[in-house]
Amino acid sequence: MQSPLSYSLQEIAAKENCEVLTMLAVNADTGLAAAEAARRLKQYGPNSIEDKTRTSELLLLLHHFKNPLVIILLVAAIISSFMGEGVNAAIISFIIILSISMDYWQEKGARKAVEALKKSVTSKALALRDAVLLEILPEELCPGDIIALSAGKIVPADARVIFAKDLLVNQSSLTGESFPAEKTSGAVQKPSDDLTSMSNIVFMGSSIISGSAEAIVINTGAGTAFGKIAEKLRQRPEISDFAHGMQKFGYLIMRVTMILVLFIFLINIVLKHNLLDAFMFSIAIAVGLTPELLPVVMSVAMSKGAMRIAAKGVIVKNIAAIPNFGSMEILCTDKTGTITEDKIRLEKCISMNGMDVPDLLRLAYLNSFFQSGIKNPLDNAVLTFTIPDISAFQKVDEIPFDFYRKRGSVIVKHNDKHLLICKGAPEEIWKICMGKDGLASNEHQVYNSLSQEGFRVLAVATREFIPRNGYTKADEEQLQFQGFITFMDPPKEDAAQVIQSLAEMGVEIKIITGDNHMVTEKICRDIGLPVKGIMLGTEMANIPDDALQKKASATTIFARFSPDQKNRIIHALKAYHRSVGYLGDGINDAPSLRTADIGITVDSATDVAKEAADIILTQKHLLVLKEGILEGRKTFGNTMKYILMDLSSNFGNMFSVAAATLLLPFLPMLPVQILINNFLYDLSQIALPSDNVDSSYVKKPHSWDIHMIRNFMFAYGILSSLFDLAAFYLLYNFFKVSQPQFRTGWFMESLATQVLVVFIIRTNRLPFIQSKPSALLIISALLCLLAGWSLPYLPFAGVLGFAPLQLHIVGYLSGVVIMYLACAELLKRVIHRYTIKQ
Ligand SMILES: Nc1ncnc2c1ncn2[C@@H]1O[C@H](COP(=O)(O)OP(=O)(O)OP(=O)(O)O)[C@@H](O)[C@H]1O
Ligand SMILES: [Mg+2]
Repeated sequence: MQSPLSYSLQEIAAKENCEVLTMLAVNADTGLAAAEAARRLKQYGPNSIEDKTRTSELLLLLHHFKNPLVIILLVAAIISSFMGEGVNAAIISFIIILSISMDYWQEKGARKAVEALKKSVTSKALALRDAVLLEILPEELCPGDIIALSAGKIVPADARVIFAKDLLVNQSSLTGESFPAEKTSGAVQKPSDDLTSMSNIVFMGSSIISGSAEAIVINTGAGTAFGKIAEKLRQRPEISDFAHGMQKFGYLIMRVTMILVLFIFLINIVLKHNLLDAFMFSIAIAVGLTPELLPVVMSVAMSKGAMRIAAKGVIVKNIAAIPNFGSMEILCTDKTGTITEDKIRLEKCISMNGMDVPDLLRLAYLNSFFQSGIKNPLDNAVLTFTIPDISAFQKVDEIPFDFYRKRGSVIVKHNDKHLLICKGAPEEIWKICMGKDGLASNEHQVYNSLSQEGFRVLAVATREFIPRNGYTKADEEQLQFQGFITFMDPPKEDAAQVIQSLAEMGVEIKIITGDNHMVTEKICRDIGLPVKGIMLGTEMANIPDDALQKKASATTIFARFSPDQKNRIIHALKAYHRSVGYLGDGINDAPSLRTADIGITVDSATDVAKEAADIILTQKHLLVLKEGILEGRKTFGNTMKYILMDLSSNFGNMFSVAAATLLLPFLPMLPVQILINNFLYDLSQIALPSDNVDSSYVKKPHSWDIHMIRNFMFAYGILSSLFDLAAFYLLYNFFKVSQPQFRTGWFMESLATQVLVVFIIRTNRLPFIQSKPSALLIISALLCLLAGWSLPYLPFAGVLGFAPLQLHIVGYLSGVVIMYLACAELLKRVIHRYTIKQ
């Protein structure tokens, strides 16, 4: 049980604050004592929703048996042992055990590393313990803890609000309703069991949009509403370019395998009339065709990449996103804190209404000081500029800032009057000022010229009220315009350099900001970002999706964009471009971070942004982005090598098998030999994830090209088949060797061609020697080759159906291998000329 209370949330919502406090035996001023918290934590368990399948190592191991391939192999082993084929059964079992333990061990290493990385960036919760507000890990919360919530935070557990100030919460992860819900303290009259009706309960996983609150934890971990439906909520993320490519590749393999295997199976039955042989042989071929190591190669490649970039200050939360990082063609970013320094300076105050400058400053100060939402860099700049005397003002109410109105108001009491002070984007302030139609153009001019000089400008306006209770957005009208406050927000030192290097790497930058286009243009000039086009948020309303897709591609600056509009642009860009990245740090960036193929944020970002992002930059310099992209490209490159290798080698061999079944009166290789061959080949490729990648390859983004893969498959498949046929001819017609010797010969030839061609395929350089493979790859390939070639000469070779070949025959076979490699190199030139140059 995760809660000490036997009441449902619905019942708790109906109770008074003090009742809830008593029930949970906690004092609102001091919180729980540390010892009591520790006791409760032990009793109710950690506040986390574990993925149950992840907990048991045994289950994880068993998970590998779910692979259809392993099942086929198991069936084959069982059938073999029933039919008295003990050796076959033993070898198949050995291969199963070896490959499963290899997968498991490799994956475990990768998983551990990634989990450790993730831990380093989890957001903290604020809990009151022994009268001190402490930052603790969300897992350490227990029922009865008093927690503090503020804008940008994620609610860490189901909690009852006991104090709230203009609290707006986004609980769409639970209710699907993206419109913010207001939460208040105090008992709710007759709440229903619908989550939305419990307006004094905040739920785990929702995010705070504005305001602040104190709440008392009721349920933790699996006992929370989120925990109960966590399985359902584990939404399938949008399919990324890479995942999509993998899927298509999977189908391609499946189709070809099915056709070939069926063909070979039928031919064998018809021609050789032995069902068991035909069955075993077809299975071996299916195994040979399946890129069974692909998942391991990928996860190892990705986790290795993640570790390497972590050392450079880039934490990868979602490692499946690494290849997307590499194939990113477009990087959209917001402006403040990412392109510019996050330390904004207030420069000057310009009064437009005859008000004294110090008074205007005081108004801005009061607004920033009393607003309870997240203090953004603009507010911090106001608060640190001067500290005016505000003792004569008391806060009465607040109409919190949001990214749609782009303004926020506080209401203060002064000299027995209420004064509403509104501060925000000048365009939005003018909309609610008196005489907005006949607006003095002087103000516009001042605003425009300040913006063009690169100043960020906020406007301040006020209105007096006769004291009363409660103010709403509707009161933001008929305001008196007072003046501007302007800020300097210089670009980051390395921004220009980063833009330059990203451009060289083929990544285009677009800026999507809530700020105006004039300031943004100035920044672009400063950092040397060429501006193709400008689009304003107001143009978004009537534009259909397809027109937007074109327009978005041709635009560099998107100015005055609301969070939804930002998100829509990312969707639009995704339609035209393979991989779209988004870099941002605010509450308003969270939806776009989620939508993008790769969401990137910075360490100082709000929790919501961090939660939504795939990648977190822990250092201030943007240059680390470059490293991340390079790693992504390396991962992509090495995965692609494996795929091309697998296709060219395996398919080649399988075409040959198909031909051999038709031409030869006996099986060209025994099922066991095929399995050993395939196993040794796989083993030789295990070092691929850490292989070097050519510097010319990482210069531009790459992405899946299923046509290229298919062409490659046929070209190399046919080429290697031709050489297999040459080997067949030598062995069968020329040297007229025995059946076991024939199989031995083909085993040796095919293993060598498969294993060695990696050195040619792994690089686009001509000739291949120009590119240096990693030492590990050289060693593993040569060792596997050595193992395979010595196998027929070992004492137990006969058991596996091998018979040693005379040396001169081995010499001829080596000649075939060398000729094949030479032709593979030539073929690469041809492919290179026709496809790459286009
Ligand atoms: N604290 C504030 N008080 C009043 N107005 C604000 C405040 N913060 C932002 N605004 C207004 O809202 C607009 C949008 O906010 P903000 O600039 O943070 O959005 P953004 O999309 O995150 O842009 P950026 O790219 O600059 O980060 C700002 O240009 C400004 O006019
Ligand atoms: Mg921002």
